[in-house]
Amino acid sequence: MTASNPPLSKLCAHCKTVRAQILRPKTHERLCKTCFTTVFESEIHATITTHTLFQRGSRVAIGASGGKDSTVLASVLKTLNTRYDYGVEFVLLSIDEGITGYRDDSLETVKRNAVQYGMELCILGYRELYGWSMDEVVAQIGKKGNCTYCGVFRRQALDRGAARLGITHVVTGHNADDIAETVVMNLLRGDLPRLQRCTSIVTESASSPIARSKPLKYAYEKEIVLYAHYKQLDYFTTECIYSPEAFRGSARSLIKSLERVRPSAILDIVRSGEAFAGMVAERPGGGGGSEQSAESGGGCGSGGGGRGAGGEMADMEKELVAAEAAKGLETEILMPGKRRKGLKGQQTPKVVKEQVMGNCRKCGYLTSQEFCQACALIEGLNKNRPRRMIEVDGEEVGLNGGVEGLSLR
Ligand SMILES: Nc1ncnc2c1ncn2[C@@H]1O[C@H](COP(=O)(O)OP(=O)(O)OP(=O)(O)O)[C@@H](O)[C@H]1O
Repeated sequence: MTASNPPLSKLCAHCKTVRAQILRPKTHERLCKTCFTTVFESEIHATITTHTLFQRGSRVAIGASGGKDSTVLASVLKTLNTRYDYGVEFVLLSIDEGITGYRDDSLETVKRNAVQYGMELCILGYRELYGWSMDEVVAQIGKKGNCTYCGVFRRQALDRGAARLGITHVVTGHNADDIAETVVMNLLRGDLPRLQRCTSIVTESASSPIARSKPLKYAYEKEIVLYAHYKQLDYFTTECIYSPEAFRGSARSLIKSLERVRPSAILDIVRSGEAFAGMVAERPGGGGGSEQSAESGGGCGSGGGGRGAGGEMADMEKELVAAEAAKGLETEILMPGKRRKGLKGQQTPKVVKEQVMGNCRKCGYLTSQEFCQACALIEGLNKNRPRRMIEVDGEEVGLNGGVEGLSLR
């Protein structure tokens, strides 16, 4: 062994020729940068091919927020489309929620990404679609419950944007951590129908002609950040200024604690969610999902509650160094202390009414009600009587206190 010739234990576990530079978050293998990048891309390719996500000749919209997940998704899809000749045309679809100091800045990133990846970009705004920006919604209703408005609006906006582009498939950047959080949240709520839907990689719902899929479903958030760093991708790191999702934040902390003592924990939770889903009986009406589908792409579902606004890489690098020292360390897992008001009684599986789909009398969007959720919310805003309840899956739920995260995944 010489100074330029590292010991075998320090070599990349894959190529076994160059020095390992990272401890891979998902497996704790020691890899060099090149092998990490290759493995990361290959796993996403495997997810795509195993689930036959794309058809040759199709056009697919990428829900592009300018954040790390959707930026990595766009970059990887471009790479894989070229490398494996998927024959797919990818288009960027961005929804401008109208959040000053957040979405206006991130949309500038998406505009640059469109040029960098040579993809068409379509931007659609809440103000144009609904007459209300999120800044205006929050000015009227306050921050509490605003994520539900945003989630309902975004889901519909992505559908409308895709329809405008003549596209029937939207991919989103939801990653394994997002899905694990949702599995845990749905388990804690005892919400089996949502538990069943949240792990599906492709969701097609009776309430929408647009299919959604999540090619990053098995990708760890930490690896997404590493990939973005190594590839020097141009992405936006600020968190939404209106996202106070305390319940999701608690689920995230729990999962991060588990990941610290067992790196496979995130994937284990996703796989367990899939196994549970297989055991849950189909809902009446075919289980096609509701207007407010449990995994719909969008909303501020994964915002807030502990994600770094910038400095993510510095944190990760520290974590990588600390990871070795932390091997075998037991961490106490803290469960949220209080039960949230309004969640009582949701621990047993819900019986859901059968839903008959029709069109919203106001905007024509598919819904099982007279008016779609977006129109019901807008009507309340227009009358200066913001709604406190909304019908989800045939059940009235409150918008304030206790329904956070319901709308988004
Ligand atoms: N404004 C938007 N326009 C288009 N797609 C969006 C928008 N917001 C979210 N999405 C889609 O939904 C996914 C999950 O969104 P979420 O709000 O949970 O953000 P995130 O996990 O921080 O993702 P990202 O890092 O891509 O912002 C995003 O990766 C993206 O594909």
